[in-house]
Amino acid sequence: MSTSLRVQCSSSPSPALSFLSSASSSFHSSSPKFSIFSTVCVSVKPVVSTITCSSVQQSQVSVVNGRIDGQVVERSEIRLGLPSKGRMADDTLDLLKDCQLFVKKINPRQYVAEIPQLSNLQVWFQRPKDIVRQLLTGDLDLGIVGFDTVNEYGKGDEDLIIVHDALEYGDCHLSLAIPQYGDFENINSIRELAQMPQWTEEKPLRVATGFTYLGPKFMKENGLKHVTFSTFDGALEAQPAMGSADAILDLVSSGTTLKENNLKEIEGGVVLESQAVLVASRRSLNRKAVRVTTREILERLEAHLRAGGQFTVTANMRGFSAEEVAEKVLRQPLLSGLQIGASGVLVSPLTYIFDEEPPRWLQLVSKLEN
Ligand SMILES: Nc1ncnc2c1ncn2[C@@H]1O[C@H](COP(=O)(O)OP(=O)(O)OP(=O)(O)O)[C@@H](O)[C@H]1O
Ligand SMILES: O=P(O)(O)OC[C@H]1O[C@H](OP(=O)(O)OP(=O)(O)O)[C@H](O)[C@@H]1O
Ligand SMILES: [Mg+2]
Repeated sequence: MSTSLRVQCSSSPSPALSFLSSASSSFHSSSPKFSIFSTVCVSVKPVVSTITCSSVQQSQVSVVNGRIDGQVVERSEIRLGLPSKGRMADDTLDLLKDCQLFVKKINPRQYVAEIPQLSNLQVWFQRPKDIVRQLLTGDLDLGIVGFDTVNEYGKGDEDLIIVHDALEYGDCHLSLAIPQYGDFENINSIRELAQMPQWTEEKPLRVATGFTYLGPKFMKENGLKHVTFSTFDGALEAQPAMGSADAILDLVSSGTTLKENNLKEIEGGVVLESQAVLVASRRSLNRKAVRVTTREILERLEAHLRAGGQFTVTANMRGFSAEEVAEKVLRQPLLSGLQIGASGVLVSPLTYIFDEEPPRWLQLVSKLEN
């Protein structure tokens, strides 16, 4: 007789696995009347903190499918924007592939592609900032970009709605950084920076940044009155040493670039935390076809990402009845059955954990109703 039990616990797999292997090697005596299988899923990954996008009012705008010379053009296909290049491009395709969504380019030099698993969907490869801009113009319905890009180029527009806020790559934060040396040597917080007597109307704090919307907004919110901004497309960390800026406001991931350029972050200087997100146009979600496709993509993303770091452990367990084995398993609240003896231990990573309803879909529906 065999039965299958599935227990989910949040302990690390190493003690669980060592218990299982020692238990299985000690099996040799009395043959069981019943052979029972117990399956234990062990989580090894901490819950990833999520970024909440402020809930926004649903606009009562009817379907807008794109514009040519200010005229609304109806289109039936659903358009998903993906990063055409840069550090997000490959990771985005890899994630979709892991969700069994294979992006097929018809021609490598073309910017349009399809995902055969999603009918009526067009993929358009665009620069991340253009993806956000085109969600706002109605030329795209969905996009995958960094949360920083949504905020910088979305400028708080209520038409943008975050569908999945934690795709688990592209992790970084947008932060203010100042030199470790000179006038800044003893400055360690944004409050201390704001209180420095050096900054006046005639001689403001000069900040180099590519974030020309979020930068000034952040400085104003933090009481820094005398500030000017200069724009650079990259290598911002060089500007203080070159003498063209006093501080920089840029993305930080490992912190290596700051350190190598003798710069430091300060308390209260983080503008936002970012990672890749799936974002939609609220107006596009008024179309049923867009909602159906969004739900399908979201379901696959959630099922795949939830399975990350989860393992299925299958083992043969001795017992005289299914009830006896079940009772032994359930009597161990922490290790859920791993201390009660098992053999033939199989461990395999989980690919998907499907919920009846993807939790983020329910959140999206409720946001759309508000
Ligand atoms: N150092 C980093 N580590 C992890 N993710 C990062 C890092 N820098 C940027 N990102 C994320 O990757 C996104 C894209 O960055 P990337 O530099 O590739 O493109 P871009 O800045 O939009 O394009 P370009 O630099 O060509 O103008 C950023 O918006 C951010 O979300
Ligand atoms: O904290 P770290 O891991 O060192 O990463 C931070 C650096 O990464 C990004 O630059 P990118 O590599 O895109 O080069 P760029 O500035 O020339 O665009 C960002 O603009 C920082 O310079
Ligand atoms: Mg860059």
